[in-house]
Amino acid sequence: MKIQLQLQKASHQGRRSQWLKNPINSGVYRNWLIDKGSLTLRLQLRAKDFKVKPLKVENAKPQIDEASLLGVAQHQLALLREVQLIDGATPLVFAHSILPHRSLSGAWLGLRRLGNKPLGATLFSNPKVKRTPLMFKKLACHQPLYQRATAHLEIKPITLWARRSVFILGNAQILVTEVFLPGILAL
Ligand SMILES: C=C(O[C@@H]1C=C(C(=O)O)C=C[C@H]1O)C(=O)O
Repeated sequence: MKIQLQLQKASHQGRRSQWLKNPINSGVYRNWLIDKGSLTLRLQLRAKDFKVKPLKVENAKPQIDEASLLGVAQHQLALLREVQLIDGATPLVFAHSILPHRSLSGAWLGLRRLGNKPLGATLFSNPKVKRTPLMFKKLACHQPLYQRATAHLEIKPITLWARRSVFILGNAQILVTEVFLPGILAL
């Protein structure tokens, strides 16, 4: 019976966390959402005072759908890294990354202690790193990712666009989710 309930919950979670292959009707956010290059680099070229502002770096349990994307057990702790990419005092992007401990070795050992260095610098500097196709989601205010992304915003938009993909290096995988904030539209 317990397994049946877990399967139903996972399926329900799966339905609730519908991520799309295309950011339909994403309007002014579209070009930011679909660009496959390093978001950090793109922002560094446009922002006058680009910084990475760590908000939370701690061991935490991934969401059910995140754990299944990474092929880790849901109850297993992973390193959660949440940052804002900012221009001066303007938040541009909220990034939520799940780094399974087993992935933090070899070339990715340093990801444990990135601090305010951008994750993308490591990911995009290694030609052996692969990236799964981007998936997109329009977040509404009741969704956990919306609430995490807007927790530090004075003015909260009605909806937000997010994207996510898995970066792969050999057997290591990390899930990177980016929520695009209104401040990015000024760039
Ligand atoms: C994946 C990238 O790294 C960016 C920087 C992140 C960080 O420092 O935690 C997280 C996600 C990205 O917005 C990128 O630059 O494309």
